[in-house]
Amino acid sequence: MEAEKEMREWCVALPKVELHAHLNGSVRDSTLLELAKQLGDKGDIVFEDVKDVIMKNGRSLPECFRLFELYHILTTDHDTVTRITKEVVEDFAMENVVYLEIRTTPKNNEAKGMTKRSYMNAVIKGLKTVEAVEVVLFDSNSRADKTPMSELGGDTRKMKIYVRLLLSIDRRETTLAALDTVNLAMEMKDQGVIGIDLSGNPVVGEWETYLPALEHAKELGIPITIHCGEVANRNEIRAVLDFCPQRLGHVCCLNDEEWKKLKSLMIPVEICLTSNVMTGGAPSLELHHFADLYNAKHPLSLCTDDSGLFSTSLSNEYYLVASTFGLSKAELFQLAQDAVEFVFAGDELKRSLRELFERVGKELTT
Ligand SMILES: CNc1ncnc2c1ncn2[C@@H]1O[C@H](COP(=O)(O)O)[C@@H](O)[C@H]1O
Ligand SMILES: [Zn+2]
Repeated sequence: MEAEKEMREWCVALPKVELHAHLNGSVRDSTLLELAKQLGDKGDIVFEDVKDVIMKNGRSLPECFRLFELYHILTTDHDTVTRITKEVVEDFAMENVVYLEIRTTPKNNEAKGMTKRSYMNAVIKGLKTVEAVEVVLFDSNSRADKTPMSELGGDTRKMKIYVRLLLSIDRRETTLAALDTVNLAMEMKDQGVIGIDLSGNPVVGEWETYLPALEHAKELGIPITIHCGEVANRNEIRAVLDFCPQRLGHVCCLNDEEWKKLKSLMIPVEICLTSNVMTGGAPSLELHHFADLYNAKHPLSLCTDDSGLFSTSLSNEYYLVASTFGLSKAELFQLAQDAVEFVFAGDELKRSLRELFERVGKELTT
């Protein structure tokens, strides 16, 4: 019991890099409940109906996507988008995430006077209103990059988190809407947007619909990450591997041949243990494909996916790796440090992160 507590605390103190976190999947339960209550009071929803859903039980893949529909009803107005962004960044910073790539789907919502651009402006406003920690969003802030990182577990006012944004294409979108998202990412590249993600319900949509947008992003030199193999869609898995994006999420349902191809391509994988076990992408923690990739020294990084939806945290994901696969503190530290090499941010920021890990390494592993 004591050992578990000590290990959990160590995982919180470990500086961490989060590369796969969906904004709306990372919202605090307390905020969702508060928003549901407000909408309930206005008569827009029946609070009692959604309360149990938010407090969660089932989290199968179809249930997750029904829940996202509810989340989007709760969160989609500009002020709420700003609020949840602020809170999500604070939550990651408080558990010593030092570099965070948040991904989110820019949304058009005529009823709220929202365009994809105004949605993203609301997200960026949220990043700027974080007070609890220092958020470093723009490369032009490089002077701030030289300031020392907080001491671990020390004065939270001095904590600092580097945040970058990825724009998600939702699989429900048309080719034109997907292209809009890529063009928006290009327009906003000086405002912290550094990549494109393809996500959404894996049983919806066709690869060919998004391909023109993904190719456009590739031509523009925008890094891409793709949700791959959440379900066993053989043609799509093959097409995604052929496309060879900079990173892949999940890679759950790959057959032997695809597995071999993934390993030969050495595409870094965003591993989401809790998410995969809950949605059935992996049979159990013990049988999760993390072990195979880790033993093969395949590039990978631990991620949360949807920390709110799955009631997890990045520290918890590291703890699960220790408790399930027996990794030592030195091995966990190495895992966290290696993730620096897979960030979409540029070389200067990578150098700052490498320095940071070197600074705290000895203290944490001896
Ligand atoms: C569980 N595994 C998953 N697989 C695929 N897509 C997922 C996902 N979890 C989240 N999303 C994607 O992220 C959106 C919510 O955040 P944003 O509104 O973009 O901030 C979901 O609607 C879905 O498109
Ligand atoms: Zn995801």
